[in-house]
Amino acid sequence: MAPLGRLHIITDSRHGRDALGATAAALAAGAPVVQVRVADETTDRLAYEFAAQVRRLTIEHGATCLVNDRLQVALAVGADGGHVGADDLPVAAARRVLGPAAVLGATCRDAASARAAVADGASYLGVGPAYTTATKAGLPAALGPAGVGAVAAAVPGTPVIAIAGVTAARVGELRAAGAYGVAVIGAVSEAADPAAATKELLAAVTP
Ligand SMILES: Cc1ncc(COP(=O)(O)OP(=O)(O)O)c(N)n1
Ligand SMILES: Cc1nc(C(=O)O)sc1CCOP(=O)(O)O
Ligand SMILES: [Mg+2]
Repeated sequence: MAPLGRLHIITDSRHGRDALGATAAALAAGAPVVQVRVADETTDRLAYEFAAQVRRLTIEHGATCLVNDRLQVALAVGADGGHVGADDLPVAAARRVLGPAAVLGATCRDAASARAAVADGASYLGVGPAYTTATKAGLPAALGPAGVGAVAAAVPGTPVIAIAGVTAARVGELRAAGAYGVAVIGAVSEAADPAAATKELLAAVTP
């Protein structure tokens, strides 16, 4: 399997956002990974149609396509894998659904859950909230770079993708703490120029 990309662009599911436009701009700027994430209330039909469009774009650009939560949509559009968290299928079940070759991410907020997720078949971990964010409600207190690093140290060899409130200026301290890469929504979706924002993030996350 090719190494996981270090910059994950997550589609912005908030009302009024041009999720496909921002994703297309990010891919054109070199984003290596896109995670399709739609609102909980979105129907499977609409999620499938959106994911299929993103999948086509990722193929055009040679990027990895992951689907958040809805593994049936991941399979249906031929995505490279999926991402699950506490409200989704357990990691071991997700691995059985996606198969041994798929990329499978799991959200972890502490060392114990990180070790368990890796033992159950996760190929990378999404670790956060690294910082506070206005993009998603109901999150626990921010871990900070040190907290992200503590989780990464518990799972040597498994890529840790830091998430929440990540900006290009914050990538350096996250990488120094042990994060392999970062995932962003607002840093690209809310940027005046999503392509330029992607290039800045890419430069920051590239070793
Ligand atoms: C890279 C990455 N990390 C964490 C998450 C959050 O997933 P989850 O906890 O399942 O929450 P929702 O995204 O489903 O609201 C993620 N999507 N990606
Ligand atoms: C989808 C998601 N999951 C998080 C977690 O900590 O589990 S934070 C988050 C949203 C991240 O958006 P932004 O880059 O705009 O802060
Ligand atoms: Mg989820």
